[in-house]
Amino acid sequence: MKIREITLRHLKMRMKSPFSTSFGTMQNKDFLLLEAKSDSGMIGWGESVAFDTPWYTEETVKTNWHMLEDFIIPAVINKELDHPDQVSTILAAIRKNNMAKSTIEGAVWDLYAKEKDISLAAALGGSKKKIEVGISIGIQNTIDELIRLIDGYIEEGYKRMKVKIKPGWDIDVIREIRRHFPNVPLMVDANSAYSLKDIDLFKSLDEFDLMMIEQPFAANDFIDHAQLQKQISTSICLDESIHSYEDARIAIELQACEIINIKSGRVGGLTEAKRIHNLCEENKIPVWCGGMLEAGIGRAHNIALTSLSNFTMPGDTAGSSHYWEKDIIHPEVVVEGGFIKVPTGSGIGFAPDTEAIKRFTSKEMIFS
Ligand SMILES: O=C(O)CCC(=O)C1=CC=C[C@@H](O)[C@@H]1C(=O)O
Ligand SMILES: [Mg+2]
Repeated sequence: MKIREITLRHLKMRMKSPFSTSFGTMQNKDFLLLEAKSDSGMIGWGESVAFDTPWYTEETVKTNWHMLEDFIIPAVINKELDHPDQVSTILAAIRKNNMAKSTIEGAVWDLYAKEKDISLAAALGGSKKKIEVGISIGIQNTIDELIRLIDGYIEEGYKRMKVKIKPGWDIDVIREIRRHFPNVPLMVDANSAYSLKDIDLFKSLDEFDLMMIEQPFAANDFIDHAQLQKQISTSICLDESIHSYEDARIAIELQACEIINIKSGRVGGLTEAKRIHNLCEENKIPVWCGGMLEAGIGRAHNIALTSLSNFTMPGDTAGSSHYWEKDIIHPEVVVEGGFIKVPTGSGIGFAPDTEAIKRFTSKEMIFS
């Protein structure tokens, strides 16, 4: 298979509600979509998860466009590809820029599955028919608002609540949530807002029976995460720290975490995501699929990835209508009783809504 033509688009969408973390608030969602056409005329889709500001990792929409236009697309287009695993080998000469690499790799995986007329989940080796989903809730103005939201999400059937924390919005919030919902599966995500100086706070979180604490410290603080994990009973989950199989191996060896959040964009694509999944499975580290407030194409890739066996904890892939008035795929992603059905159609199993894509596109470039 060869990719003959690529269309790169910059889309601008707006989320229904703002999403706040320890880094700040976002509601406008700018992102890139990549459409790859093979020599047989099949089309595969990829979505970049880079945001327009570099607060989650150093990548942005603009750096992704630059990397794709100037280095990544020229390296992959018109190359003979037998398997999507070859993309990461071809791109190994380009350092980092994982989200940009993942954008094209995701499209090649979709194309590969479509050429074989199997689902992307099957192409990846996934066997689950449905996946369990949780919800990620940003920092709110008041605890009452947060309690009301959680109440609604429990009603909708979401399988676990993930609450963002930051200094000043942590222990009191968790205590109040537990007072209202003593048994709800609950976890927190700090997005690196703390350091080992805050160890007492994390010790006191042990009493709230949290499923895990996600990314308490800075991305490169493997040693401090290991120190913390030794001193608390709640599992640490790493997100921003894991950019590769190597990072996962180091984290496991140092016992810096007991759970890993896998995002294919953060690790450079589905091939690397699968390698990390397998490594974690061998080491009895459960994984779950994180979210990057994706539109439909990225969401579809997440669903396929989550169909692999060691994704044993609910992920962040909520339904389309949680984020968007109108998503860019049909059918939209629907959550029923806390589950999403893994599509069985070929490739990602969702069709792009070309009208919607056109409406949200602000820039487009064709490569051949
Ligand atoms: O609903 C989703 O897509 C998950 C949202 C979410 O928790 C996150 C999105 C983007 C960056 C982070 O703040 C974050 C995370 O850290 O997991
Ligand atoms: Mg996170």
